Amino acid sequence: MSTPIIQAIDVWKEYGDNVVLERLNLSVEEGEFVSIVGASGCGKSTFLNLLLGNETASRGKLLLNGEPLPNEPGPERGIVFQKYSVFPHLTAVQNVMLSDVFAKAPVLASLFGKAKQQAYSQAMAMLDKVGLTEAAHKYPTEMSGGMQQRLAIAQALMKKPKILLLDEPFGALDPGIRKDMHKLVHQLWQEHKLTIFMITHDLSEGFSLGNRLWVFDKHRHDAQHPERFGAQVTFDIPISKDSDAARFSEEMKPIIDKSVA
Ligand SMILES: Nc1ncnc2c1ncn2[C@@H]1O[C@H](COP(=O)(O)OP(=O)(O)OP(=O)(O)O)[C@@H](O)[C@H]1O
Repeated sequence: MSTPIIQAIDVWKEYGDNVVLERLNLSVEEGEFVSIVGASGCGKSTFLNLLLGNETASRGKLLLNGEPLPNEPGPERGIVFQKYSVFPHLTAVQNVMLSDVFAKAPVLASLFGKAKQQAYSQAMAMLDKVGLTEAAHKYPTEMSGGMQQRLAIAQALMKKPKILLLDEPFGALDPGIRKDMHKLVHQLWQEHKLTIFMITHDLSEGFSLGNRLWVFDKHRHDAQHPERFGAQVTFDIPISKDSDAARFSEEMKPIIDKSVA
């Protein structure tokens, strides 16, 4: 069997007395798409931050391709947040080029001549992939929410990550635009053979996009001291291509709602 791209072995995350995550034991293969749901404040973003390397586990081991996950963000892991992932003072193409600039010239943070031309061409190609060719020279404030999220995705993909972390990427978008974004993410997932972890509050979105759905919840509750116990993955649901996402999410909803309420 191949080495999992991500493995958590007895991982805990605590902030002082606040136990956020406890005893996470998880294994994810390359190319999987994991949707993550759970109540507000239960530690979903904290988990993505551990994967990104922005936070470190208090205990346990987090492995990337079988090796300890580096304690800092790296090019193999890209992230898209719900909002504000892009720089407002740069145009779309400049935003996308910036990823390349930092990857290739971290000290100078600028490129010259041929390298700059190459970064520009690659940025334009990436914008084309996410459907933003026409908006390449617009500033984020001149773009809709959906366009800004396309831009954030293009920016994250520019470093050619193996793992894409999506923290409620479509939460602020209208339903019609969300549908378009679902198509885009599904297509990019397949095309770039990405491993995706996506936090969502929309169960049917989680079911229809992921090939696996995790529910984060606490196994143990202490009403007097809610910070005493952390969340774990209480449901790990495989979703096959033939699953009827709508029916599945309808059937699972009452069970999962209890956890995420
Ligand atoms: N840097 C930090 N320092 C101290 N506590 C933190 C820090 N980051 C997160 N927490 C705490 O960890 C807990 C989990 O927060 P987190 O943002 O991971 O939850 P979440 O499930 O993503 O919530 P939401 O769905 O509302 O975004 C919260 O109690 C939060 O206050």
